[in-house]
Amino acid sequence: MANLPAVLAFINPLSGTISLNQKTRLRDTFLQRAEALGYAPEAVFTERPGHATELAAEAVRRGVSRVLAIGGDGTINETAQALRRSATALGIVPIGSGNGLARHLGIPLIPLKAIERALNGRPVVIDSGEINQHPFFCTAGLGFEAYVAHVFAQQPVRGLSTYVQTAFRAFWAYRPTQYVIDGQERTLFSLTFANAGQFGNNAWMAPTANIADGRLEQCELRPFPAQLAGVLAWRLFNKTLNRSAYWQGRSVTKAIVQAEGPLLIHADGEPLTLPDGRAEVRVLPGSLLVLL
Ligand SMILES: Nc1ncnc2c1ncn2[C@@H]1O[C@H](COP(=O)(O)OP(=O)(O)OP(=O)(O)O)[C@@H](O)[C@H]1O
Repeated sequence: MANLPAVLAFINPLSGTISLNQKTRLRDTFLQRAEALGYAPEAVFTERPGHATELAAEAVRRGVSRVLAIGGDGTINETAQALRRSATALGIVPIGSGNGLARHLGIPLIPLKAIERALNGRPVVIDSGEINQHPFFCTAGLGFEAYVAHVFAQQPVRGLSTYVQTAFRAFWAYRPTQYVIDGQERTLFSLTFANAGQFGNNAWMAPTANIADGRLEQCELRPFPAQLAGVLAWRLFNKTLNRSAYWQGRSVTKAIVQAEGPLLIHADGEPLTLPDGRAEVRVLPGSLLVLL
């Protein structure tokens, strides 16, 4: 009998708010469905940060054609970064708190449907980005959103309601930052480099971002009066933030941002600090295959 093609799934046992039992059932469903479709499936629970990247790199070396990341945007980022510029395609099964990449791509948010999509879908080419050496597939950013990512990472409980409470408290504590962006000085509330159009939870910072145009959307949000926060939040979720006078977007392939002192950033929601305050952002056009 000919060798069956392998298909792999990596599951983050800590992602999102569903229980380990539910994740174990998802794993079993994946194994059954993949076998029924004629694959030789393997599923692994990730054991530590970075593990998904190691497992995905090994899958590329083995020539595996499909790898499923079952987790939040962090797990998807860790898996996808090893698949860049390879023939191995990423299946996304979103069980995180934001699921920005899955939402942008129209991948079902019901895990069983997402598993079907990943097993039956066709590979489609998308771009990715890098901020310094950190890859991102959804968004990377500075300013308020990076500040929130840093505070959120310290919370004992994850999930949407913790995120909303964190963002609300952070809004009153945060002060806009001065940047030099490609030689131009600007004071901004936030600065986003968007590959996908949203952060997650349908918060559309870059409503017109195209994930396969070989470019990133550089979105600048200028400081605004506190009484407009509600309107801007409404626009964010209504996909109309680009109509606000405080928002400005431009399509870029790279950018250099300099700020004073250590710079807080995020890449797909993961909080990071750049000690020298310098961020170099670039797009990697057509660098990832996603199963859609
Ligand atoms: N076994 C593990 N123990 C500790 N950390 C892990 C383990 N497996 C993966 N991780 C780390 O958990 C991080 C967060 O996971 P992930 O993004 O999937 O979930 P989440 O934070 O709940 O979702 P979201 O990003 O949507 O909020 C990953 O970036 C990864 O580094």
